This record gives sequence, structure tokens and C-alpha cells, in this order.
Amino acid sequence: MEASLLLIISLACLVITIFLVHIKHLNASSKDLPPGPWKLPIIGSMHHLLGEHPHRRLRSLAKTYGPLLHLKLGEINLIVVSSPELTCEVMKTQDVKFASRPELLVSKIISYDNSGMAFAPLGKYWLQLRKICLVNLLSPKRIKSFSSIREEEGHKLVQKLRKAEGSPVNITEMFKSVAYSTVARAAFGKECAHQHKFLMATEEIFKLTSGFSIVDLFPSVSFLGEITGLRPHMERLHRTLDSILNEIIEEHQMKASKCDINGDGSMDEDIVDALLKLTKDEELDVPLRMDNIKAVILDLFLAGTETTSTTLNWIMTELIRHPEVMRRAQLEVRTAFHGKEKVEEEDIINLHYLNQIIKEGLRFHPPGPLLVPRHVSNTVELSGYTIPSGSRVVINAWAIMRDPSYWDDPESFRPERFNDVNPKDFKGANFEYIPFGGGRRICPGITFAMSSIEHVLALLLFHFDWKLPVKGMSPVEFDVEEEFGLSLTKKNDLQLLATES
Ligand code: HEM
Repeated sequence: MEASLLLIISLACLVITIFLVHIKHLNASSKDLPPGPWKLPIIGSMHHLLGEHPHRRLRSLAKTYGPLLHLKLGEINLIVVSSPELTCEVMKTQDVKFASRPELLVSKIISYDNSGMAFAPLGKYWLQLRKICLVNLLSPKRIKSFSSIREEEGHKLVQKLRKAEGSPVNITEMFKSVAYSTVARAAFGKECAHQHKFLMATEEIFKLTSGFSIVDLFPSVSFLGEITGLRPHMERLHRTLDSILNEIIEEHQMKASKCDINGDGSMDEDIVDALLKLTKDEELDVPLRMDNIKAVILDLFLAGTETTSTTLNWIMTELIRHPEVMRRAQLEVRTAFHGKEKVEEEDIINLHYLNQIIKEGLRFHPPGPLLVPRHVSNTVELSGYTIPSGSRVVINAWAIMRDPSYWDDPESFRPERFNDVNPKDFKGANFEYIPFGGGRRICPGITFAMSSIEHVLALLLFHFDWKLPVKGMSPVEFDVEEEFGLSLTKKNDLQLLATES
């Protein structure tokens, strides 16, 4: 009896010793890696992310360990960048070394083996897509040609709000619908018959693309996808989207063949038409297959709709919370369009205060708080530390854009801060203001996004006065709870009362 007790105690001591030695070994400061919190076997530093959304936890950790942080998340080395100087190093000085993307399970399944632009690895194929996107799909000329779409969708939104006058409206749903319809009509030439299904699927995908999903932290444990149900779920979403895309492409092929038959070159070209034409282009470095075309279309939806509607939603929330900003913006818009029949896009450019509001909205609530993760293919030096090949790199844009060393009173919504003689711009030159990212992976949809956001907000401010539906509720009490995914959305839908001005 005593002997077996002794044996148990000895075994327990042995296990504890091995465990402690293992932890010590795991945590033995590697001189080369950036600093980071202590690790446990298998999960590494995952427990340090509990309790808050990742962008907030990572900011707290950066306060302790510095602006270049290393976390071991399962099998992944995660490098977190939280200062403009290091962001400049990643996005400018050493841009090419940090410009690839990690392979996430969701983008592999949904995006036809990572063949969309957002998750394609750096290389010839991505470069070709990027050129196609900038020259053919999202060129300033093409975006201008979508102005009638923006106007019609804006008009529909105003009509819906007029109809609902007197009752609370779910403005979040309306923003999703207008963002979706605008991209759908630009891409497909008309609204998609399966709008609801498509929107639901894209929202789900955004939640799965955070990069913090268990399947992306243990990529070598392939059965995790099955036992968590994530893989079958992603495959179902893929099948739904694939069948919708097939239908749309068939329609476009039929339309194109009819135009050919009639010898009618005057057909209005949408983004799908432009992409289909490219499948016949023999000059391309890498030929485009039908799956690639579907991946690109999907990317434009995924990247363009949720981000735009999220921005609109947060800005409207802040306008409600700051009635003095709302009043000043309404005055600006109403003065600019006084006596005019409609809100014209050319005049929106002169709405300087509205532009400052949008910039402040993107600073205060960036739809991509950690941007889109980068991947390091070869070991690289950063600020005297070694970033091992295979590391995942995220830039905590949310933390940088609220850093008091670069922003005065950063926790307040103050559009006037962009009223400087040399205001910070988001086109990739100011690394303390990066809502659209930077470097060669910078968002190619900035002009598309800005023209939609400006137009919708100008209409809402011009035509309506806005109130909270609950009497007696103070605007500052209004909730700003967040939900984290690839985009940072408002958790609860925004319900408001609109009265015609
Ligand atoms: C307010 C709206 C938007 C925001 C805040 C936003 C933000 C971003 C960010 C942060 C990135 C990653 C940049 C990086 O890695 O440095 C990105 C990439 C991308 N965005 Fe946007 N975006 C918006 C709207 C749009 C729109 C409207 C489109 C197209 C219709 C679009 C298409 C893309 C694409 C294709 C990429 C991937 C680029 C690449 O990896 O080469 N985005 N966006």
C-alpha cells in the first residue's frame, strides 16, 4: 500500500517536473524572437487572448511587451505590429517580404483554393489580378460609370425611409442592402435574384475569416475541421455561393453570345463581362480559368459590401451619439444642395465636413481592426528581431489609430481633427492612419468605397432628421458594442426614427 502510494507520488512528481521543464523550455526567451507573454504546451499563448476582442487584447499586450509582439498561437507564430514606425517598415521599407497572405481554411475552400485577390499568395498570379483590378475592374473611369447605380440605389433607400416615416427603421439592414445592391449591380449589371442567400453567406464567411479560428491555428491537425464542424459548414457555404455564381456567369455568357450574334458591340459592360472577356485573352501571363473568375467576383463582394455597410453603420451611430456633429453636417449638406433637385456626385466632393466625418469614422471604428493578415515566406529581420518563415503578421491598425502618441484625445469622436492644413490621408503615406492598409496590398477599392459612403450619408443628412426610437435615452448611452470577425461590426443593429426634413 505504502509502496504504491510512494510510486504514485514519484510518478506525479516526475510528470510535474517534465511539465515545468517543458514550460521553462517553451518560455526560455529566444533572443531572436520579438518579446511576448508566457506560453503553455500545445496552446502556446492562446489563453492570453481570452476575455476581450483580439484587437483590444493585443493592444493591452503591446503596452506590456512593446510594439513588436510575438505570440505562439497553437502552431502559429503570430507577430503583432502596433506602431506606425514598424508599420512603415512592414508596408514600405520591406514591403515585398511581408506582402503575402496566410492560407486560411476558409479562403482555401470558399475562394477556389485562394485564387481571389485578397488571399492569393504574393506572386505572378496575384500581380496579374491586381493589375486587372486596377485597370479594368475598379479604375476611376469605371467607378465613375457606376454613378447612376449609386444614384438609383440611394433613391431607393430614401423612398424606403419615407415609407417608414414615424416608425423605427433597422438602418443596419438598409445599409447592408444598399452596399450589397451597389456592388451587385456594378458586378452583375443587375441585382442578384438570390440577394438574401448571398448576403447571409458572405456575413458568415467574414466571421470565419478572422484568422483566429481553431482550424487556422492548428493547420496540420486536419481532422479539427471535421470535428468542429467548421469544414462541412464552409463547404456548404461554398456550394451555395458557387451555384449562384454559376447561374450569373451562364446568364452573362448567353448575353455576350447574343450580342455577338447581333454584331452589337454596344452592350453595357459590367465587371463580370470584363472578367469573362479576359478568359479569352491569350496575352495574359497566367491564363484565367472560370474558378479564378468566380473567386475574383466573390472577393469584390466579400471585401466591398461588409466593409462599406459597417463603416456607414458606425458613422451613423457616432452621429446619433454626437448631435452637434450631426447638426453641423446637416447644415453643410443642406446648404450645398439648397434649391437643387437631387444630390449630385460632383457636388459631394465639396462637402469637407462630411469628408472629415468619414475619415474620423474610419479611424475610430476601422472595419478591419487588424487589417488582413500577412504571411512571411522567408525568415526576415524586423527591428533587430528575427521573424521566422511561416509567421503570420497582423498590424493592429485599431490600436495605432487610437495611440495617444500620434492622436490628440484619441478616444473621442472628433471629425475636426482632419481639418488640418495637412490632414492625414488614408492612401498609404501616413502609417498612423491606415484604415485601408498600405503598401502593395493596399485596398484597391478605396474610391469605390468612398463614393458609396459619401453618397449614402449625404442623402440621409439632406433628406432626414434622425432620432433614437427610445424616448429619454441619452445619445451617449447609446450602445457601441462590437462583434469581431475579419471586420469589426456593431453587435446590435441600429434602429432609428427618420423624419423628413
Ligand atoms: C470602407 C470600406 C473598405 C475598407 C475599410 C477596406 C479595407 C481594406 C483593407 C484594410 C485591406 C487589406 C490591406 C492590406 O493588407 O494592407 C483591403 C483589401 C482589399 N480590399 Fe478593401 N476595404 C474597403 C472597401 C473595399 C471595396 C469597396 C472593394 C471592392 C469593391 C475592396 C476590395 C479589396 C480587395 C480586393 C482587397 C485585397 C487586396 C490585395 O490583397 O491585394 N475593398 N481592404
